[in-house]
Amino acid sequence: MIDLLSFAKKHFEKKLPFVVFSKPNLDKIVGLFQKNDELYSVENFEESGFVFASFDGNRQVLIPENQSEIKITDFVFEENNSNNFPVLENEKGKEAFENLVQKGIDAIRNGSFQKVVLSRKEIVAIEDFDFAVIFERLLQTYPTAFKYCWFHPKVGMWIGATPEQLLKSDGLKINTVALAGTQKVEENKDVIWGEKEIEEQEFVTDFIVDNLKDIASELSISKPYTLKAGAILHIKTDIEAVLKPENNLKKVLEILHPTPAVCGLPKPVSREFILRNEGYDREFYSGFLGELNKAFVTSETKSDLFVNLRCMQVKENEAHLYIGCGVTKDSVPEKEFVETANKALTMKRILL
Ligand SMILES: C=C(O[C@@H]1C=C(C(=O)O)C=C[C@H]1O)C(=O)O
Repeated sequence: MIDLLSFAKKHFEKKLPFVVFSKPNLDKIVGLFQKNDELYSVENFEESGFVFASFDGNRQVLIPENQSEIKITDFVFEENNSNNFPVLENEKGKEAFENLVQKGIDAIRNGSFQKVVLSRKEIVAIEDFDFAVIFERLLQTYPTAFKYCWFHPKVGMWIGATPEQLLKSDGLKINTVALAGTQKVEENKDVIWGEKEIEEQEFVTDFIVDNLKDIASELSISKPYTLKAGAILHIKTDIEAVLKPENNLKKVLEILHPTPAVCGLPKPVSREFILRNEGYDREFYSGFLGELNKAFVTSETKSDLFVNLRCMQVKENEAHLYIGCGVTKDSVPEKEFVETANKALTMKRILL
């Protein structure tokens, strides 16, 4: 076992907060081990440490740098791991979810909003759960994702491997992405995107660009391209901006979170629809997390934040997997269910 993860296990046994994470395409693991069990919150986004924020914006937990022991280590990526996991069927909650999606489609066709991202939870039984083993599997299985295991005795444990950046910031320069549209990887087949997925992703790009325009002095946008995330593909556009000097990270996060990639368009009505109709609390799923004002490996004052997708909440004998999909006027409820089932595999693969 990697020393840093053995250390994390001891810290966990003492019921003290910690996070271990590994950034996309880097063979390093960073750990922040908080020295007390205080529940700290972000006040103004000028703090440094690791932030873990809920979807509804009500909880923004901070593991502060100045209250934590920081450990960084290298790990070796083993080339020979295969990506050929069986696709599991899971019919649980199918009907309820399809009804929810239909309700979303109806609201869109009635003109209430243009897009809404709806989600559900799958509960998987786990025995003899060892987060360190699971985290090592994440490292080996999802090199291009942001992998993490986060624990606070007053909140619980979350583990994930997200493909989606929320924001990178370095002074006034920021980078973000518009990510949406989903299909399964199929070997030896050209990737073709349908109208629904193209439109759904354009909504996200347009929202980000329109909203950043007012606060940015420079803005550049890439062409949309296909991104591979484990066994699924998404459409992605890279967006880079230089903020006007009077702006700050808090302002940008208020604008961006939650993006239409996890909420909808327009934001307030779709958010309201989610909170009213999903019938459960998303908690930290589709919130955001990551390095706040500190790049721990290089010691620079930068932030590197991700959207909390492809994640699970670890309970006593259960893992709660959270998965969602973008709904537009052209959605088909059954297909959307299949999309969430495919996304659930990101976590199931490393559990089974
Ligand atoms: C909502 C999720 O993913 C988001 C929704 C996507 C879609 O609707 O195609 C694609 C990527 C993510 O932005 C999730 O993984 O739970």
